[in-house]
Amino acid sequence: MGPPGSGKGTISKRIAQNFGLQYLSCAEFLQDIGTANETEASVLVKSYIDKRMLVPDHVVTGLMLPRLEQLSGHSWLLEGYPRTLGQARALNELCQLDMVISLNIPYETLRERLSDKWIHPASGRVYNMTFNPPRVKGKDDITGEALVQSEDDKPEALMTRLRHYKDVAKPVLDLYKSQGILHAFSGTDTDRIWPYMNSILSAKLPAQQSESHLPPVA
Ligand SMILES: Nc1ncnc2c1ncn2[C@@H]1O[C@H](COP(=O)(O)OP(=O)(O)OP(=O)(O)O)[C@@H](O)[C@H]1O
Ligand SMILES: O=c1ccn([C@@H]2O[C@H](COP(=O)(O)OP(=O)(O)O)[C@@H](O)[C@H]2O)c(=O)[nH]1
Repeated sequence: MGPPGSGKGTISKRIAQNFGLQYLSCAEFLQDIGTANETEASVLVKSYIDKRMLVPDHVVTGLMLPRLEQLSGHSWLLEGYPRTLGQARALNELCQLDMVISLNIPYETLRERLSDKWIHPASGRVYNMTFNPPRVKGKDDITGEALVQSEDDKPEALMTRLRHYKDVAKPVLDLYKSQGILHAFSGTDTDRIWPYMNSILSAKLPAQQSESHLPPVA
């Protein structure tokens, strides 16, 4: 969990790769559904994504939980789900989480980062012009296609998104704190947070490293 721009995608991919976890990003999963063949679910999901609103709990949960059930027998890392208390309660019914990671990143860092963030819309690959720049300025490393900046990442929109994140995430974080599984990490960048996270995860996940040969999910 973490506010927009806190590095959830960046650190999740690193964790999944280092510990051989199956990685599932809720936003990417919903994006794929929204752009798949037209079904009732795909139209509904797309309508919320286009409005930049959270897909209702019962819809997203109805899609995510069956997907997770397909992964039973593997260790996984979820990014961007659960985001609401309703989603967290539904996930609790399916399984007991081992660990929840929360990223606390200063506002000024988020603002600077997002104003420098570029994405490749077709794949969701994310770049930052100083932290992880593309090989060729303005072009995706894999396809060579143009990168774009999101209106959502401008400072005014960011304040609104941050406020929304805090309101919605607080009861979820409180729930996981009360279960004793919440680990919060503070810092200004992924590379500085990583050594602490790595040592905590290494103590908890040694047996799961053997799954690293599995193909990625998303
Ligand atoms: N757990 C979720 N529950 C409901 N909708 C979700 C969830 N995760 C993603 N979505 C949908 O996918 C869209 C994109 O999600 P994503 O996390 O990339 O962007 P975002 O909501 O702007 O988040 P952030 O502000 O953290 O970057 C959201 O606007 C929402 O419509
Ligand atoms: O230590 C970091 C971590 C991330 N980023 C950049 O910050 C932006 C947001 O990262 P990400 O998409 O991982 O964050 P999320 O929105 O998923 O939390 C991206 O441009 C990253 O390249 C950065 O500059 N420094």
